[in-house]
Amino acid sequence: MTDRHLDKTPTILRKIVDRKWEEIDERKRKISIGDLKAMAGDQPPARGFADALRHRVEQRTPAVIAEIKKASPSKGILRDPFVPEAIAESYEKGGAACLSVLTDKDFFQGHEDFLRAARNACSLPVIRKDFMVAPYQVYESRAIGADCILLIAACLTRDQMQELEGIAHEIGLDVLVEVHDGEELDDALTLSTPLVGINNRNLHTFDVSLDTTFDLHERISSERLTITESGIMTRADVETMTDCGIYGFLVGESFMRSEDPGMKLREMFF
Ligand SMILES: O=P(O)(O)OC[C@@H](O)[C@@H](O)c1c[nH]c2ccccc12
Repeated sequence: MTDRHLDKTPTILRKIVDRKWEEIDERKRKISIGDLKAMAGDQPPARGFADALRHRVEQRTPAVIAEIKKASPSKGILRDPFVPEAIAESYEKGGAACLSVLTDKDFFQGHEDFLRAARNACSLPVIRKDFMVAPYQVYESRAIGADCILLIAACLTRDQMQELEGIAHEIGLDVLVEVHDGEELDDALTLSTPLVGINNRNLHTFDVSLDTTFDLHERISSERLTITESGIMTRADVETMTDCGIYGFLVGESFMRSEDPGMKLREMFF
């Protein structure tokens, strides 16, 4: 047991987080945190994830984080066959600013090797999409080549988020903090990261409402960058966001279901 606030944690998320702690214990038996720190330290400088997004947004052009995700607990298999390096190349051609790669195995059928393969196949910065709960995973993220990590406010206390952000920044990783309600946003805004993701998917019910972004975006100052996450399926969805001055996007499913994900990205955004 840990000090995370389980009462605030919705069921599927609680299941995932409980499994994460087991997974971390299993991994620690194979690679010590000391060895991971050394591997993290041996990595070349990270590709600037926040900078790549900021650059686009400053030019009032969509900054798209394009996701590589084989399956999800709510939708099942999204893409088969699934070739991360081909998807990464396609996304780069289609105009993505960054990539997001799911590495969680048990719920999303992801893998660290997918992140390595995707990153090696292109020049884009990559966020490791997983459920960070312990410092071990932050070092591991840098060791496998990630440029940014995700911190999900729904499964972390304010103190945990601050600790994990501190380690991430110390070892050269950018941080995207994800929220889906006002309380989580209060916590997120105590962090120094400029990248604030608003998840349109309710993690209790899996319902998606783009209003989540509109409601919370107002509270995010212009020094930070809002990224609308989940349920962006059409060009009309994109336009309702850009009309409100939101230029940061994280999109997975609609690209994954398309034969040519990069082409789909270009059609929706440019
Ligand atoms: O596939 P979609 O609806 O376009 O959503 C992508 C992304 O937002 C979603 O995969 C996601 C957002 N936050 C997460 C946290 C963990 C796992 C996955 C996610």
